[in-house]
Amino acid sequence: MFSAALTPEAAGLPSDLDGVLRMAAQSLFEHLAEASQGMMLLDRAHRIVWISDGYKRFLPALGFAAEAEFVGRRVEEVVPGTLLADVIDTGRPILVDLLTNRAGTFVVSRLPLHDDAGQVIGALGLVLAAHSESSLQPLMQKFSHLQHQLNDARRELSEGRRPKYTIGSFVGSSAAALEVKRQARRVAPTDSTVLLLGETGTGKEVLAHAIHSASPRAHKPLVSLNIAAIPDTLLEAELFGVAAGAFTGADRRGREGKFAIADGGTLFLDEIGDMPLALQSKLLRVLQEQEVEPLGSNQVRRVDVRVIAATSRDLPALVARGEFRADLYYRLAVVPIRVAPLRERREDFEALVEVLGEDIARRSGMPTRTVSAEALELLVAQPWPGNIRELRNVLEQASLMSDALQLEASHFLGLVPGAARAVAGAEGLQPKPSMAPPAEATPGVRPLPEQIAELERRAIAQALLQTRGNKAAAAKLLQISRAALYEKLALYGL
Ligand SMILES: Nc1ncnc2c1ncn2[C@@H]1O[C@H](COP(=O)(O)OP(=O)(O)OP(=O)(O)O)[C@@H](O)[C@H]1O
Repeated sequence: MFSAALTPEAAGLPSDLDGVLRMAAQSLFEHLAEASQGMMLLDRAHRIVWISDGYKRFLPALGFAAEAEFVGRRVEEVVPGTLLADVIDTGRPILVDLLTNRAGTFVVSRLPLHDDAGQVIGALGLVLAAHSESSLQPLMQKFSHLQHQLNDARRELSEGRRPKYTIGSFVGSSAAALEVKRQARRVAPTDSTVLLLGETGTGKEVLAHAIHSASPRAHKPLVSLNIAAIPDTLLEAELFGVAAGAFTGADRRGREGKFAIADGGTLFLDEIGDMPLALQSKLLRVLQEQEVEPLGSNQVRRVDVRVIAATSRDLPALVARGEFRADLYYRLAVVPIRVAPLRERREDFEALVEVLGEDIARRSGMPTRTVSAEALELLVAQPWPGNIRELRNVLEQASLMSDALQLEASHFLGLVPGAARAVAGAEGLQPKPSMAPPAEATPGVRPLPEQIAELERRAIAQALLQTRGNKAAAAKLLQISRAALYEKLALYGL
């Protein structure tokens, strides 16, 4: 601390070390009291025993007219958000922190005070800078900007985890639709695992939301995970989480898994049939024990999660081929609900077209369109391998391409097969052989990318139809990866 050439006496300091330290401490204390915006001293019982002159100017904003009302009180009662009590209890300093309360935002420092035996006897709280200072403005602006972003992200996340649909949102009055709704209502109040079976786009996710929102867990999160859309190597971490320090890089600090996030609520596992065998046993254990063990951790965490699983694949066939564990299948299929494909629910068409049309108008800001009787007949006759999602997409494309308030069969030219025939039939014309596809789409040459996209869409729809909505098998038929198929399904709204 001192140079060898300069003795303490020569420097004008006391000759004993205790004296030197006491003098240094006193000088430092006075200096801090003066240089900082404010300072306070607390005793071991968290009581404020002294405040600097600078600190007194914060008293009105904290709701105190006089120093005597403030000094002597426990700090946690009079300074909202302070961590000084923690510093006394743990003995650990917090060298720099931001504190926001009704008096403003401050850069603060909190130091524990020890006696000679090392026992904590109190703490020193320093306000290093207040938000009004111009030197702090850039830092404060950044802080408040980040805080806004965090609040927005939190709001979006909690909105995303709220159920979007109720049982009433499942449109349909066909026998199949009514039966599905009856089963959903019956199972909703229980904690039973539900297995939703049905082709792509039939409304399995709508039902999962509806069951959750009619259950006692409705005020807790609904967390969704599409197993098929996540690479196998990441799935375990996604489901069960990662312990802090288990990996380097992005996961260094640990991450909660979907089971932990859904604690108290519902976890919707879409495309469960695509889960790798190795993970199936871990999932079965979690379902049986209601305990999860994050990757890289040897500690288990209890969770209370209701699972709703869905698949477009033939699970019993997968079990028979040894690709899906029989015990997991029986554990999931406690209550199986089969959602019928659109082609088996023709009676629901009119209501669906109406509801989807209104939803498209609301979301796009376009006027609501009606669909003529001929056009409806044309739509009803389609096979709809992509089911309601595909129907919605076709309605949306037809609305985008025309200003007409009533959509006619001609508005679906190029969007569904047979539209040209329907138009010709309505006009009393017999379609010429040359009007067969692809000429039935739109006369004249259309841009190549448009034609390629249409061809691709048709090929995928055909593959889905052939595999009865089984996406893994469709990807195999088309000789593309499952992930590529998912991208294209989203692109074409299939
Ligand atoms: N009965 C219904 N009433 C109204 N809209 C529906 C209904 N069923 C499905 N939809 C709509 O169809 C689209 C597809 O539904 P959803 O995502 O629930 O299907 P899915 O069976 O889960 O499909 P996938 O197996 O591909 O995940 C959504 O836009 C949804 O709003």
